[in-house]
Amino acid sequence: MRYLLGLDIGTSGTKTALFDENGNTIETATYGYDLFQPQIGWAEQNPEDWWQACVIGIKTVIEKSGVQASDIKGIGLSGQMHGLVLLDKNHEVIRNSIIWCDQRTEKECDYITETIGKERLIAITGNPALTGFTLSKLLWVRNNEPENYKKIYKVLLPKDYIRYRLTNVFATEVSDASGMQMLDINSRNWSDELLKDLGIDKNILADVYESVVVSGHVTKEAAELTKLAVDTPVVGGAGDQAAGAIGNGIVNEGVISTVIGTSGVVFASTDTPKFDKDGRVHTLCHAVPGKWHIMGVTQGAGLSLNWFKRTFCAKEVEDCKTSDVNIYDLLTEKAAKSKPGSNGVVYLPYLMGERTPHLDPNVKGAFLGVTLMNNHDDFVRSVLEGVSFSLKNCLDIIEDMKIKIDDIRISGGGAESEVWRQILSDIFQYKLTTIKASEGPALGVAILAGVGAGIYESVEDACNKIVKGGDNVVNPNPELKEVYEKTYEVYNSAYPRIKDI
Ligand SMILES: Nc1ncnc2c1ncn2[C@@H]1O[C@H](COP(=O)(O)OP(=O)(O)O)[C@@H](O)[C@H]1O
Ligand SMILES: O=C(CO)[C@@H](O)[C@H](O)COP(=O)(O)O
Repeated sequence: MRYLLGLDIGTSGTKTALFDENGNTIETATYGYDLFQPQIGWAEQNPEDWWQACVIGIKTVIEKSGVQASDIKGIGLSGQMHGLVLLDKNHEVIRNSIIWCDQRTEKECDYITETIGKERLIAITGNPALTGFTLSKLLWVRNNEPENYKKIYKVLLPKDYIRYRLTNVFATEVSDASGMQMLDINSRNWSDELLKDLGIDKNILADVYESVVVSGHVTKEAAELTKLAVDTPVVGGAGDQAAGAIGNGIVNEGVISTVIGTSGVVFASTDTPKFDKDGRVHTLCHAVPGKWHIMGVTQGAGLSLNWFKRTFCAKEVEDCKTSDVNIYDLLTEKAAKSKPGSNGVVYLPYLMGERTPHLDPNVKGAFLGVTLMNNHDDFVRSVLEGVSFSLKNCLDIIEDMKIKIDDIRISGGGAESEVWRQILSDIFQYKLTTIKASEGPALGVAILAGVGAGIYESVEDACNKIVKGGDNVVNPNPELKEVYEKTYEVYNSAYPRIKDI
């Protein structure tokens, strides 16, 4: 039997998963790390923490599974997108990584828009200037930390830093690179004209590959640390959203996905690049060669529930420590005790600003409609509903763009909850299905590794063989359509009123 390894360097932790060539999960391991917030709206992580989580994760799955390292025929890397990792000429990390949800770069975004022009920027990169994307973060370092900027030898994305540690190669691939906002998404290569106009030296960027192409091989030093076999091939891989989409079989038009991770996403594969004229959803290269995708992004999806837990649930967290109950299960069961519409409480999930549909890095979160009647259960439920309304904003734009929707697949940590899945289905008024393997992004990049290693003919062929749908189906309750439509109206009317205060 041949095996494939997938790594997903997420925001809350790194998941390492070993699969056999039929897509069965053999072993998984997850190791977490910290997120640093030096100022309001800033978010950073230490790349060394990611690497340590990868080393121990790989070692653990190899040891626990008993699989011979030489039977692992390929490795795929996936990870949180858009993060800025800077290396100096000695290949040392210059500063902590400024990650996807950091919002400090509004000025740099204005500069990018003025210099390139909004329409031209969307035509080249698929997106308007976004605080979340890597380009504005790089320009922030140029403006605010010139001594660090001068030291830059290479700019990498989070998973591509791990590739460097595994293979000694500086490489990236089209799906994640297009989230840096320096790639021409039409030619699937760095945009010379954009780099020239912004005064960025192309040499600091890594070589770009298609996501299925082998970009390097495991070095002796990395093999000793991880117990991998020397020379195991590492393919391009993908940004976590494109990777998760492949793990969920989102490789053709018609089947779309929604993810409740730290961020939230509604994702559709397209055969040609398709744009929203205002750039409210991202247009990026898919990890499937010759395809693109669009996605709407909610900044604070699982992040909201995680924050609520840390901030308002000390007693519940304490109770869970002395029982086997998972804190998120406990909280979502509390939500089930409230009513659809959360007895009037409406939550706006703008803890880190918002991307879709507002593209506003400064807007703040809120609880609205609170009365003496409300209890803790209403607040938890309003968090699940508010995040779901934000995902509906993403879905609405995708529907407006006339993207075909035959099936919606749901994944991510939040999708573990039956209560949250049902709320989302009732708010979307769409049937939602979950896929058998819950290792979405890790499975997605293991599939890419299998294509690179010649085990599968193509990504589509592998998905047909491996990704099994319809494991768990949630049907919308039509009786709740009205109450949720009314609450959604309140939710949508709130942003224009609160954005300036
Ligand atoms: N059982 C659960 N029920 C509801 N929400 C959950 C559950 N488990 C995890 N979550 C949510 O999912 C988030 C983590 O999402 P996940 O997809 O695992 O991570 P990441 O986005 O970092 O890759 C948590 O912050 C939490 O809000
Ligand atoms: O910014 C985006 C996508 O544009 C996020 O999806 C990040 O890629 C982080 O993902 P998670 O840690 O939530 O999986």
